[in-house]
Amino acid sequence: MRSGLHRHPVCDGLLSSPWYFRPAVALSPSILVLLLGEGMSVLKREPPLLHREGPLNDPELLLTPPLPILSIDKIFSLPGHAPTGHSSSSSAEPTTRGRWSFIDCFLRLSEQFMVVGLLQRLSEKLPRVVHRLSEMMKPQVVFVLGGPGAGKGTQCERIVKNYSYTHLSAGDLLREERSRTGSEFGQLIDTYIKEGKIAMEETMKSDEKKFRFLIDGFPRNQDNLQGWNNVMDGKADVKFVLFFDCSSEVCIDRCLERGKSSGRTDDNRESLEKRIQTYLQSTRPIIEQYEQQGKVHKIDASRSVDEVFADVKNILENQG
Ligand SMILES: Nc1ncnc2c1ncn2[C@H]1C[C@H](O)[C@@H](COP(=O)(O)OP(=O)(O)O)O1
Repeated sequence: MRSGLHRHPVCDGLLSSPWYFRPAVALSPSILVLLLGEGMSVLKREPPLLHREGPLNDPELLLTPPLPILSIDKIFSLPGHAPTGHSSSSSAEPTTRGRWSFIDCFLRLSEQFMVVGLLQRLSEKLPRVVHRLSEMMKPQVVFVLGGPGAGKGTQCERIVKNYSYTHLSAGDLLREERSRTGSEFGQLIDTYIKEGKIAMEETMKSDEKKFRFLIDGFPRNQDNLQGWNNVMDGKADVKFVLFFDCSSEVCIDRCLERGKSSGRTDDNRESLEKRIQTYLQSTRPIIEQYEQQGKVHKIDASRSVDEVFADVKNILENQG
């Protein structure tokens, strides 16, 4: 397996490229050697950058929160979004030698070697730095919740334009699956969407291995939350929840307006009333649970898109 990776042109390029090992990427040699399966023996070697003087090259400093979260996108230059709601960068062929190629290479490697698991195992035996490394490599998740029409999608679109997040919209993923020819879940999803109920959390599993995610419209009920906890416990960190709060009337008005052009079968008054009920009964308690953990940032979503986004920006910039 290892020799196969060494033959990968992008990895070869990176390993021999002084460009890559320059400034703000002092951690990359360690990460790469770990990824390349050289494990503990290589850790004993001294990657030269880690031993140069200056704050950027101090591994302790680099690994100290909140820097890891900020530095992940600098180190890996993660793509800001996946065009259709699915993360696609890991499947794209690397085309250039450079940051995108490295992402590709890295994501492939991370999937192949289950990096977080490897680092976690190593961290049981190795010092604090490795433990922090494993923490740093976990996907960072921001849940985006609020009533239908609160503006979740609109704000997520802005976030991915301005920050390095992959946007996964539970609703979009479900709608996509529903319209896929031959989907065995199509009918079920259709009924769930029209009735304002929520489809199963299993639909989210396939996108679990990336770094910074905005997960929009999930978890919407206790089953979703439990499913998330079962599947993702220890594998991802929920950093916080962005809660777009506005009245049911505002939500309904916006969705009816959206329905004039969206073609969404659920943007009609009857569906909306059910969805609002489901939201109040099932999703609000989830938000409250996160509130008790001090993880909720509540935003008054009844204001203009710009005003709401100004709050979002503040939160993201203060939280990394
Ligand atoms: N702050 C805001 N003020 C006015 N209209 C808004 C708004 N945010 C979003 N909209 C519009 C855009 C859409 O047509 C509709 C629903 O927005 P959305 O982002 O699709 O909501 P959600 O994803 O929460 O269902 O309302």
